[in-house]
Amino acid sequence: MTAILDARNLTKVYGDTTALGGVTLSVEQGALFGLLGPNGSGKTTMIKLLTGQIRPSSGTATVLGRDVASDPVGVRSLVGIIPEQETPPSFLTPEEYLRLVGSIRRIPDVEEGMAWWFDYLEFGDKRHVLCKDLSRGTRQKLMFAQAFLHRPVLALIDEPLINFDPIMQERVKEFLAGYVKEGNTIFLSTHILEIAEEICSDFAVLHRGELLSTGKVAGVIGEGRHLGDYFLSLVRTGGHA
Ligand SMILES: Nc1ncnc2c1ncn2[C@@H]1O[C@H](COP(=O)(O)OP(=O)(O)OP(=O)(O)O)[C@@H](O)[C@H]1O
Repeated sequence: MTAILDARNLTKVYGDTTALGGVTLSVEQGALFGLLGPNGSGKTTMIKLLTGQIRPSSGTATVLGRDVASDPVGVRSLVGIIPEQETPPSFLTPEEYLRLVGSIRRIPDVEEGMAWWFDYLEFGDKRHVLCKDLSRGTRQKLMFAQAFLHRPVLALIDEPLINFDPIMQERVKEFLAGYVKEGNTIFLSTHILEIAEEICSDFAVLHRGELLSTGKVAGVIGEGRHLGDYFLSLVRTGGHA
């Protein structure tokens, strides 16, 4: 299998806080990779480093064969990103925002893609409403649409399901599962371990900036355990589940 994402000793230090302390991991093409960890364990920092939003203190990250620190723009032009707690521009409508994304990313069939997302996530009735007047869930739907409009081979998503109701969670899970079946790769961070167990093929557990464990979700289930129980015992024992 081909590694589509590769982090080597990735480290980020803020003053006297080590947000990420030398993480090495690799993600294969076609994986639905779940990055798990308690609050403040370094998940968002990891996603920011992998998408060139911040520079590492040391270590390297290669995404789709490109070194992220030396070519962040190249990496961002290829991948789809949904940052944590991000909202679309308040002064644009969903339609205007998606057209803007379409023109920046030079997407030929943007109208078609846009119509698909309005229909799939059921927010076409809000297409002309300014984003500042949208509910949190609808803004998250729009962030989903912008991330996948160019059909990226790799998408990095920070907490994808937190603002969605159960119906939309099902729909998004179905989309993500189908998307990786087509050979694409998803890297997501989440606190919702039941959903990670349901949809992820691979996982990594971060704790206080350190990688405690990485492996196949099927391996944990095959031992008769739930990912949530495994996660809790790992974090409580500092890595000895
Ligand atoms: N810009 C920053 N300046 C200083 N410290 C930071 C900064 N960004 C993150 N940190 C610190 O780095 C650590 C990891 O934060 P990060 O946001 O990556 O965690 P997380 O796992 O995503 O947490 P959560 O699940 O709560 O969103 C925390 O201690 C956080 O306070």
